[in-house]
Amino acid sequence: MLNPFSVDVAIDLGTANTLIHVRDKGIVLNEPSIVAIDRRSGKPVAIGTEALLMHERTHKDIETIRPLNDGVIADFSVADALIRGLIRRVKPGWLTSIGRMVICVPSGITEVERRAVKDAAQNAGARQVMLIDEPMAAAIGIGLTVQEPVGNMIVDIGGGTTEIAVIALNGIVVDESIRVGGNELDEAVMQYFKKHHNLLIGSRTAERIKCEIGSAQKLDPELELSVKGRDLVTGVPKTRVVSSEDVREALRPSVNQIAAAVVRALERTPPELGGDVLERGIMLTGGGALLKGLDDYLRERTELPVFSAEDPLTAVVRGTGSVLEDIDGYMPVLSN
Ligand SMILES: Nc1ncnc2c1ncn2[C@@H]1O[C@H](COP(=O)(O)OP(=O)(O)OP(=O)(O)O)[C@@H](O)[C@H]1O
Repeated sequence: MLNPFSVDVAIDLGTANTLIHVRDKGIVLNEPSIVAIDRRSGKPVAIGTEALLMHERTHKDIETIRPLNDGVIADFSVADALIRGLIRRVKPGWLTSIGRMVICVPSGITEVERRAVKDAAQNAGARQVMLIDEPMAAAIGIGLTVQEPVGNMIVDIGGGTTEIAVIALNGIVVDESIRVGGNELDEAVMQYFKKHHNLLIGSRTAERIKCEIGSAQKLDPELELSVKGRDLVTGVPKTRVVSSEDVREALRPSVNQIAAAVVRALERTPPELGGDVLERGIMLTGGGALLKGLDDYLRERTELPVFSAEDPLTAVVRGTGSVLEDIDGYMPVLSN
């Protein structure tokens, strides 16, 4: 019998964002994976959106930390605080405990990195923790039937990593993971401004530029954005107008790395499954799938059909949630 004082949850613990699905309720939380810590006490003072508002605006006593790096836990105690804090928000009452927790992890991580995720989930109170590979969760989230003997290629472009997988018969047949994702694109924009405009901008501004006018292909019409930063020569705040052509040039090396990884994965795909991918196309998920023109660019590079999933930012949690709602049916894609 179901325990009324226990809830089951599915978590997409991402480098950039953490999303939580509660059994029978759906997605109930979507917050940036960031914690603000009081340096004197070492205690968290804000978690998620509230902490992001403080990011790059803190004084010496407060530090904002993103505990995940490249999809894996880099700072265990802060990751612990993040998961506990977010879980507390989705629990209906103080007395409620967490029963099962399905949590997704990048497919290429080490046993130690998997252990860290499990430990953090257990510290947050989960009685049973099950792990699922992120590309598998993304495939389920966009409605692919992963149990069929048919190949599906998923390219999940997150904040820290891009994971490429060919999935068939409930398993990952080919797996290519690179530590290039949205954060690296932001960094490329920051570096570009420093080098070409003598302007120092923060990572949040760089991310806004990428999302608003960043692209992988020519835009019609091209776009412009006015950007505030600190002039490196005079040292005072300045505004500059930047064009989408400039931003595209800044993003090109990282976008090329993503395309090269997709080509490598295709080269490693067994011919029968490659035939399926040729017919069904490549599916893009994760926030990076929203980069303008990325689908067209990858289509040109691979000569295959490429589709951006609908609502790519929630694909992984939707899949992890579907698995939570039917654990017995999805047992083959889970691991302990
Ligand atoms: N419109 C957009 N254009 C380009 N990038 C975008 C857009 N919207 C969001 N992103 C980027 O998507 C990334 C976040 O994606 P997502 O939430 O899928 O990552 P994550 O799951 O947290 O990361 P990971 O899978 O690496 O752990 C961020 O880098 C964000 O800047």
